[in-house]
Amino acid sequence: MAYVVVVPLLVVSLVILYSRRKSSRYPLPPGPRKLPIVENLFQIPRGGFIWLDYAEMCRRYESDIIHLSALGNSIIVLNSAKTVSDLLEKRSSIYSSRPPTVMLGELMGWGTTLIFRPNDDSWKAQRRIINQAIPPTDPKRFHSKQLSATHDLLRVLPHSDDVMKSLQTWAAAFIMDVTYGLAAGEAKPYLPTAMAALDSMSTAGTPGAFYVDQIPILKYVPEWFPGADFKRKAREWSDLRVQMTETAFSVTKQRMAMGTATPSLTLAALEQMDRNQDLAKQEEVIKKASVTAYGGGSDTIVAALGSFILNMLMNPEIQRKAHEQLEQVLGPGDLPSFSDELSLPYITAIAQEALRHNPVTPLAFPHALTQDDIYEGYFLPKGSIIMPNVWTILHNEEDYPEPNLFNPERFLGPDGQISPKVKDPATAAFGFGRRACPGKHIALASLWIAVASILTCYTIEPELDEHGKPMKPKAEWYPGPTLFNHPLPFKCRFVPRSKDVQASLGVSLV
Ligand code: HEM
Repeated sequence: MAYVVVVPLLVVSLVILYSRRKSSRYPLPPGPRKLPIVENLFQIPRGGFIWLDYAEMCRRYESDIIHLSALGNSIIVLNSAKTVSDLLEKRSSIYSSRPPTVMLGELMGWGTTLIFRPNDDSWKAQRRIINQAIPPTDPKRFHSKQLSATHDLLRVLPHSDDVMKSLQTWAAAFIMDVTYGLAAGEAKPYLPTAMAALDSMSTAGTPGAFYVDQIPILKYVPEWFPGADFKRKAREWSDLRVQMTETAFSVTKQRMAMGTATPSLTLAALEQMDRNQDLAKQEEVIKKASVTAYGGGSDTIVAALGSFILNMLMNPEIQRKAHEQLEQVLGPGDLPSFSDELSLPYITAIAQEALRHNPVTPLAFPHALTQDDIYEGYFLPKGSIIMPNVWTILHNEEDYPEPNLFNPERFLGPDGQISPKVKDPATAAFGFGRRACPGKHIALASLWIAVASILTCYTIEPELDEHGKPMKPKAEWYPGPTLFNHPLPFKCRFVPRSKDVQASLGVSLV
């Protein structure tokens, strides 16, 4: 029944969009041949590891910049550090917007929040709040929260039979603390809603998940109409967003009034409000910035840590070398702290390799171009969706020989220290230009302390079968379609390395 409506609407939309296409005396970048009306509709990768499909297309057309178009959308893929630097960084003023999304942005209401917002005054105001509340110049602001959250994680892991699930619950609580100052126990009542809201966000943000993103006119179809189930979902998911945005924020605000709030992004932002300006308006901006920080921080850290644990499971020799360095630096029973970082370059190299080998956001997050541009003789139309291929940048053989190998040593010089000659993967893993991740320093510190602490306490070993024999571990990744790259659920054992460490954590780990 729904097809009776969808198909004619699709045809009408296609004809209108095709007839409105702009032309220029410069050619578009190379790419798959465009068919009349539908253009590249059937060549745009929609499932699986789409970053690999785009990389393959770039190889086929022998270009680091390619163009596809369909349904009125112009997509430009940037497949090298050079094109990304030339456009997203050097011409950041016109490459820093976001493409509109109907399901997520309009119907579910996420479009007003920082990460989805176009490059406008509201985005600038929210971004300013984040930059002031979690400034990279003050990396120690959250160290004590990061340390105590990591110790919580160490207690949870050996009892977990689903590592990814445990990481997800833990990260949700940890980011709740950083964002709103609610410690793990206090955050519990708010977590189910927050996690459900994030789930709905990632479902709706999956490319191609909802027809309404391709045929925006469908947004006017009433909820009761056959096939318009997406409208009911959008309403329910919007309710989750509102609850997630309002509840934790109001607790922080109340605690601030009572003088009991602990440091957090939201508290810092509330304290920095200009008392001579409209307070309600400023609070609205803070709410949106905070909820984005919460959303931007939790699933990404889960994916990075999941990738680290899985790669350790696959590479016992790397664990052995890490253990060796940890034993040289830490005394018996000591847990690592941030001040140990310079003495533990092998641990830093493992954290860097986890970010490089399986980047969390292999296509970063789509940018949008706000005016027509010319680059290397190609016409890049205003409104194009720009996809930087982080995966290819971090798997470039010149920068990272044998890129598919998980090899932390690539980052070390002959003296065993981090080599300044090897490109730090964080230059690509956290996005680009004005939209680059404002939580990068928090993410890097959280990842480092977790990697160091997990390897101090445990050897990560394969699950045992019913005969007590280790099972061969498998590294499998969520096949998408998705913008987030994370391992599929897997099992492993966290075998405690010493009783001294158990005593330091004050618990029995087995
Ligand atoms: C391993 C962890 C993380 C990774 C890999 C990551 C990666 C990214 C990427 C690729 C973007 C988009 C950049 C672009 O458009 O070019 C982004 C944006 C963002 N991230 Fe992160 N992130 C991580 C952790 C965090 C944390 C811990 C926070 C907050 C505490 C955070 C807050 C944000 C926000 C607010 C944005 C939106 C920025 C904007 O649109 O202007 N992220 N992140």
